[in-house]
Amino acid sequence: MTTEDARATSGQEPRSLAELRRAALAAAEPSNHGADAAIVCDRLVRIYTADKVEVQALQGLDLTVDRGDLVALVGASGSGKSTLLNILAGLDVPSAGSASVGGCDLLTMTAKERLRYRREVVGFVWQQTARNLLPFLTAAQNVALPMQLRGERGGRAARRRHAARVGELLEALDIAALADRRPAQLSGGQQQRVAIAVALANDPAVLLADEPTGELDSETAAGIFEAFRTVNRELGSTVVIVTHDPMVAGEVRRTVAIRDGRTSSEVLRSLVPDAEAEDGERIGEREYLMVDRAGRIQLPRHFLAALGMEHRVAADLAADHIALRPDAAHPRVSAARRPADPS
Ligand SMILES: Nc1ncnc2c1ncn2[C@@H]1O[C@H](COP(=O)(O)OP(=O)(O)OP(=O)(O)O)[C@@H](O)[C@H]1O
Repeated sequence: MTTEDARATSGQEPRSLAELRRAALAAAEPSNHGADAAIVCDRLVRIYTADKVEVQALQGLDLTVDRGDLVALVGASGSGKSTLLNILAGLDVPSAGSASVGGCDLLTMTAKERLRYRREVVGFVWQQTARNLLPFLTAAQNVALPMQLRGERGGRAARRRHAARVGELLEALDIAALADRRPAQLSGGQQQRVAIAVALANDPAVLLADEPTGELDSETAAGIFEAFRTVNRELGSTVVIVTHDPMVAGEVRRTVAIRDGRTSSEVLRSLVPDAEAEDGERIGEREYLMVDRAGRIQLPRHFLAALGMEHRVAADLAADHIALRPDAAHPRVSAARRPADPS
């Protein structure tokens, strides 16, 4: 559906929340899942040293994002989300492991390649609306700037191409009427829409967003999230959003959770048949635990707590699953019931 169609339908009966959620999920379905990936991180490590103390912010993180995917990255404060995003943005370099985005190896890039990478291969939208835009340029000029910085030759033909791309992006993000306004004359939500257009100006392999709705009220945030879905659906952009916003995380096809510097689990959502649902379908979700190269998984803490599993579990291989049980042969003995010391 084009933005024109979207506008044409906006005068009709508003669609139910369930319908919108279904449409968003169906639209987020990657076209060629598992084929050539936009992002591949393999055993990524980032160690910071502060006051002679080492902090392992990323501890062997694995992540693959397919082209055309729309992924939310979630995790507790300090889990390593910003560290990962800074590496993917080309602003920081991992200590070990491998990472490639759009075919660029993030560990071996020269300073010059890194600059080109940041201008052309990735686009970012930051939480602070002011960080995304130059205050003295209009919305259209802000969107044109990354194309001009690319230094492409071509005179009038290039200018025409740039103007067409600016028009296409402002139209897709529903802000064509605001093209001549400066950031101070725009609301926070409008500024973030312009920021998305700026980030997409050079048609990057990946659009990265760090808490893009963090400074917005929930209604405006919903509109910005819809804008990410629109560019994912209509322009085919691959989008990775770090967020605390449960609404964002709840509506994408794939939510990846980061825990202690590793990807720990993923929630995949898809349409499943449901005879009781209005349209015979509902959104089904399933949580998966990630298995790293060494065969490690991070079991959810509440699962372990529920069965009193600590330190050691009994693992048995069955025909189609692995059973993990509390260590019944060596139950933990509480201090009160421990036999008295014979000595
Ligand atoms: N420059 C730095 N120097 C030292 N330690 C750092 C640095 N940056 C991050 N860390 C540490 O690395 C770990 C991961 O931090 P990171 O900012 O990536 O987490 P986060 O998941 O983005 O958290 P939040 O949601 O609060 O932004 C934390 O323990 C943090 O204190």
